[in-house]
Amino acid sequence: MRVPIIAGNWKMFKTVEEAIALVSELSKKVQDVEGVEIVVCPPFTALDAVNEVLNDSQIVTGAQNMFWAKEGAYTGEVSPVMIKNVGCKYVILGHSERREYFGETDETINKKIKSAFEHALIPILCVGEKLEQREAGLTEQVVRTQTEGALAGIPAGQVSQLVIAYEPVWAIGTGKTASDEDAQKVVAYIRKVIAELYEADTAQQVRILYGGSVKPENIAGLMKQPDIDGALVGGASLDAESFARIVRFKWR
Ligand SMILES: O=C[C@H](O)COP(=O)(O)O
Repeated sequence: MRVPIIAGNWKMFKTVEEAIALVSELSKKVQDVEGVEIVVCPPFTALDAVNEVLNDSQIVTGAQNMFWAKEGAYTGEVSPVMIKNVGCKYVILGHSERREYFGETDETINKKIKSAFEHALIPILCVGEKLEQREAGLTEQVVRTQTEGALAGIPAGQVSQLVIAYEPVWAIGTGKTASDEDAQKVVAYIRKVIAELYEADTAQQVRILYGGSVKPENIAGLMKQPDIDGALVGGASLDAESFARIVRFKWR
């Protein structure tokens, strides 16, 4: 049985004070929620303060990126050791914005995934096609290449702990969500790719989320799909009430 995850990716939003206010409000709103793992991914600058606030809460944290080396002369980078040190459980890797604006490739993402596991961090690997790729009928090919590339050389024991977020790039921040059926189809395909690379059991353990304009209004339909194990939420995670409504979808 895969435990669902609702993860909030705050992207480059929230000062330390704003982050503390958001998680303080959120933790009150979700304190009675059971059966779903709640993750927030603030910017690096707020991770320590947020972890401090969430100390006694069921909400856990993730970073939005990291470099693969544990330390060194890499100006501007943040290491897995540093992320772990402030209390993170997860790290988002390969987000489409990292691929698009910061030149991340399947090869560099693969190095980061290996390093994350070495440092006991669970990667949330993002994959997803751009609009022109979808229109050209390339969605499956794109998510297969991204999944295979990211997981090269990663053993089954680690892959079973992995979280994957299927995020069609055209649905991110646009208000356009993939239909429940389309999202299910691609997520099931990603699971099939994992089953081919590893074994059916491994594929059944991997949690696969959907991301792209998830809101309180559309979470229930997505979560009804058999292969969708949760959501990676951007914009709607910046407000405690809307994120809490997404987290509480089953209990509303
Ligand atoms: O990581 C989150 C995604 O990029 C989705 O963002 P969004 O919910 O604002 O569309």
